[in-house]
This record gives sequence, C-alpha cells and structure tokens, in this order.
Amino acid sequence: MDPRVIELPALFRTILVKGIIINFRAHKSAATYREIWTEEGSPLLINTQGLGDKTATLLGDEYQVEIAMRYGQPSVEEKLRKLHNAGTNNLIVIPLYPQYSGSTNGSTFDAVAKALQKFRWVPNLKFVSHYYDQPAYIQAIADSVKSHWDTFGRAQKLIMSFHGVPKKYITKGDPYQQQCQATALAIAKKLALKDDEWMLVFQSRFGAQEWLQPYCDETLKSLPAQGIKSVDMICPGFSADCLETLEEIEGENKEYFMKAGGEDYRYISCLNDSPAHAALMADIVHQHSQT
Ligand SMILES: C=CC1=C(C)c2cc3[nH]c(cc4nc(cc5[nH]c(cc1n2)c(C)c5CCC(=O)O)C(CCC(=O)O)=C4C)c(C)c3C=C
Ligand SMILES: [Fe+2]
Ligand SMILES: [Fe+2]
Repeated sequence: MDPRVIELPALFRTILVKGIIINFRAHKSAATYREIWTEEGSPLLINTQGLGDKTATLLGDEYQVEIAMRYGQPSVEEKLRKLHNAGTNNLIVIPLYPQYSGSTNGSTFDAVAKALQKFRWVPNLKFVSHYYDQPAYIQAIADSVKSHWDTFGRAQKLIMSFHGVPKKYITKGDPYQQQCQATALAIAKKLALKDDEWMLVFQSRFGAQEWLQPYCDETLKSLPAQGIKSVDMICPGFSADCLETLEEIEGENKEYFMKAGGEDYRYISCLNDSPAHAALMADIVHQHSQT
C-alpha cells in the first residue's frame, strides 16, 4: 500500500492491492517464498544481517550498525529506538539500493521520517541517496563477475538485470533508469566488454502499464534464436539475494531461456555479505562521517 511504490490515488491503490494483488498474487507469492526459504529463514534477511555484522567489524567500536527492513521485521522504528537508547547522536542511513528510485530509496526516507515522528529526539541525520557510481561498488561487482568466469568460464553475453519500475515514474522525474544505465556501462567498461558482449534489462514487470524496457523475460526468450545460447546473469541493483533474484532470475527466467533453446545459463550471486561489500559500506560510512 506504499504510495511511493504504487503511485495511484488512494482509492485505486486500495482496489488494486486489496482487490487484485492480495486475491490473485498472495497464494503464488507464498509458494515462491517457500521455494527460496532456508533453514535459517529468509535469504534477504540472512544476507543483509551478515553484511551488517561484517560492516560493524570493519567500522569498530566507534560505530553501531543496525540493519532494518523497509516492510516487516526488524522494523526501522525498532532499530531507531535501539540506537536512540544507546545514545546515538549522529545517524547515517544507507538504503541498500545503489540506484535511486522514489519507490525504494525515497520510500526508505519516508520510513525513517515517519518513525522519527514518534520520537522527541531527532539526531543529526545523513541520508545516502544513492551509490550507483561509487568506484568500490563497480569494482566489487566486476570482481564478482571475474571470479565467476575464473571458475565456470565465460558465457557469450553478460546480462545485467535491474528491477523495473513503471515508465511513467521516469517521465515524472525519477533518475532510476539513468543511474541503472550508468552502473551497467561502468561495469562493462571495468570488464572491458565490447558492446555486443553485454546487455541491460529490466525485470519484474507487473500489471498492464508499460515498464522500463527491454524486459528481462522477453529478452531471454528471444536470445537463443539470435544465436546467443549461453548467458551470465547478474543483478547489480540488488544488494542481497532474495525472491527477485533467486526465484525470478535463477529460476523462472532460466526456464524461459532454456525452453527457447538456450544451453547455458549461469546466475552470479549478489554481493551479499562478501568482504568487498562490507568494505564498500564502511567506505560510504567514512565518506559521510567526514562532512
Ligand atoms: C508493483 C510494484 C513494485 C515496484 C514498482 C517495485 C520496485 C522495486 N522493488 C525492488 C526490490 C524488491 N522488491 C521486493 C518485493 C516486492 N516488490 C513488490 C512490488 C514492487 N516493487 C512486491 C509485490 C514484492 C513482494 C514479493 C512479490 O510478491 O513479488 C523485494 C524483497 C524480496 C524478498 O525476498 O522478500 C526486493 C528486494 C526494487 C529494487 C524496486 C525498484 C527499483
Ligand atoms: Fe519491490
Ligand atoms: Fe519485483
């Protein structure tokens, strides 16, 4: 029901979410979550917690690191309360979405502001709007691709899949598409890829309106007929593996590609709780601690 995610007037949003999404999608969604669930719980939560712990180790005693979920648990409010009780006076918020979209980073800002409304205290606050072009981020992604190539060999094409948003969000001023393109180009450059050796696509289209193109699913269905039989898949817009990567990219889209005549489809994991990812987070914190 977040108006930043579904940009419709309240009445239409309610009809869409409570009338259509909950009735037609909840069952399928629960089944797909069951497919990716691990003994320890949600991959998104475990990977994010691991990243938080490793970042805390790198930052040392001067900092306290807490991870929170935009929706669900642990909540932003719960973690802000914990930080407040610990005497925190300087707060740095990093939404774990490298490319800014109102539907993610903007919405995270809303969650922090809304939670703080319940507090008398408001700390010194730094909000990291995006980090799509940070050299350490581009390097970490490129290194994860290289290390995958070293182990499994190299496919004909590297497909970089970013989460989609309705095209209308961009025409209204969201910088998300431009930031995804800049990230993808920087990764391709770092890997010295020729133009025909990589591609940017957008996944997760939902509903009837036009979303950002090219669509991931349609692209994968069409590539084998163009002679592309092997692909490496990466999702640089996701910090941690989750439903959108493990089920949608590693599962569903692999099936589309193989059914269309593809032969080799390899998914390269998100940065998750890798040392390079924790170092990137610590780097961002240090940059925002100085000013
Ligand atoms: C229909 C509107 C949605 C837009 C626009 C959207 C943008 C968007 N989302 C992410 C990242 C994640 N989304 C996740 C879950 C999720 N997102 C939507 C809808 C929109 N997202 C739904 C309905 C759900 C629930 C899952 C489902 O039923 O498909 C998650 C969490 C996945 C998990 O493992 O829990 C992430 C992460 C981005 C980056 C983005 C636009 C930039
Ligand atoms: Fe989403
Ligand atoms: Fe999605």
